[in-house]
Amino acid sequence: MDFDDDIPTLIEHDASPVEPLKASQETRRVPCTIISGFLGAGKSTLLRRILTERHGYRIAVIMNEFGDTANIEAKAINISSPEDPTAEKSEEFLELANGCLCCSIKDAGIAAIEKLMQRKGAFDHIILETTGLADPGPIASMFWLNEEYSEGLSRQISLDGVVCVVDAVFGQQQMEEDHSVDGIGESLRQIACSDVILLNKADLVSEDKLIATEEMIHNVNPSAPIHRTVQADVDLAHIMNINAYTGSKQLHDTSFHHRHHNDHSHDHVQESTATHYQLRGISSLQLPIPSLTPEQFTKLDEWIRSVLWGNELPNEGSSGNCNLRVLRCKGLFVTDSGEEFMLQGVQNMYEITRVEGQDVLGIPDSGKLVLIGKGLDEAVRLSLMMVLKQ
Ligand SMILES: Nc1nc2c(ncn2[C@@H]2O[C@H](COP(=O)(O)OP(=O)(O)OP(=O)(O)O)[C@@H](O)[C@H]2O)c(=O)[nH]1
Repeated sequence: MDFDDDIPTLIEHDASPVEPLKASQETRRVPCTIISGFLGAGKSTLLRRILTERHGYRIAVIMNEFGDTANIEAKAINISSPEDPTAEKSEEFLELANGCLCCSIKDAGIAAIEKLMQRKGAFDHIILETTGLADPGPIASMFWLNEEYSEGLSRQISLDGVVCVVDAVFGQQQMEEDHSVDGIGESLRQIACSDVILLNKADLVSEDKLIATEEMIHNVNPSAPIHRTVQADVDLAHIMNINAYTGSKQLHDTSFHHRHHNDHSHDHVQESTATHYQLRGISSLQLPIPSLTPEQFTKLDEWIRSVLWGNELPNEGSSGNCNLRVLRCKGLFVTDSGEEFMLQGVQNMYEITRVEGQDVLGIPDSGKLVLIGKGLDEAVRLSLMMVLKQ
């Protein structure tokens, strides 16, 4: 696509002082979506779509790293001011005709985002692009920190979800040939940490190729829905307000044993026992969790803590699996007393919360756990089974 086509209409940002927030706005957290993606997969195309289409949302798009692509990115969405075509300023706000706010932040620091937060009454959603970040995990966990630990940022925004744009032409190859950083390749980290995947450039490949790429993505991250797109044309409802970290809906919706597509359903029913798949050091482990007694629940919590915090299995002794490392985990647990709990974890942080109120969508008979990371071998499954049997 030629970036000079279809340049969005810009309105210079009014630098007048920020209005004091109204009481109702003070309590509302602004959901934040992190966009990651493979090189050239279509992230800018997606952002331009968001910044130019009349979708009715007021979205603040934060470009958190310009790097070498500064000029291209700036041209693509036209955020450089004429006086500053090299985007040397550390930050710049421009309001677009559709009500969105585009914010270029050269330094992706929290301070700059917090400054943007001062305007939170003015928009509904934040989209943070992470071009150049190999791994969206650390930034995702930064947004997701427990409220008790957070001062400014986390109190004002909540992490809604992580979206990864995958190139349908090269995605499979990129995953297979992924060069390894700390034992896990970049593209696979991105897949592992995602809550939604856009398989973009679907117009350029055959159905078989799409299915093969979807299969590979699904095997690495069985809990993220995959949406095929052309020119990143996706219904924003699939990537915004998904409550991937706070709601149980996505966990309920996700059958870990089925491929999960939007318009292209090719469900491959797999066995309902644990499944394991490995690609260049990264794997996912899916485990059914029976209805739990209070003792089992405590033991499960201890087990998760040991795995996520200590990178070790509690019952493995000194000859353990020193490669164990979980990048992302999710789970739904049910108790014998009829309660439902949700597990969310990013890197070594995790949270188990009771599902209540509107989130209760019918308590299932049994729960499920999915771990995505490194060293998730058979010993991990056996260890958990042993803990739950006791
Ligand atoms: N045929 C086709 N081309 C696409 C599609 N989506 C994006 N492109 C083109 O692919 C090229 C790369 O798209 P970008 O949106 O710049 O990708 P990006 O992920 O931002 O790229 P980097 O920031 O360099 O990693 C551009 O020329 C787009 O016009 C699509 O669905 N189909």
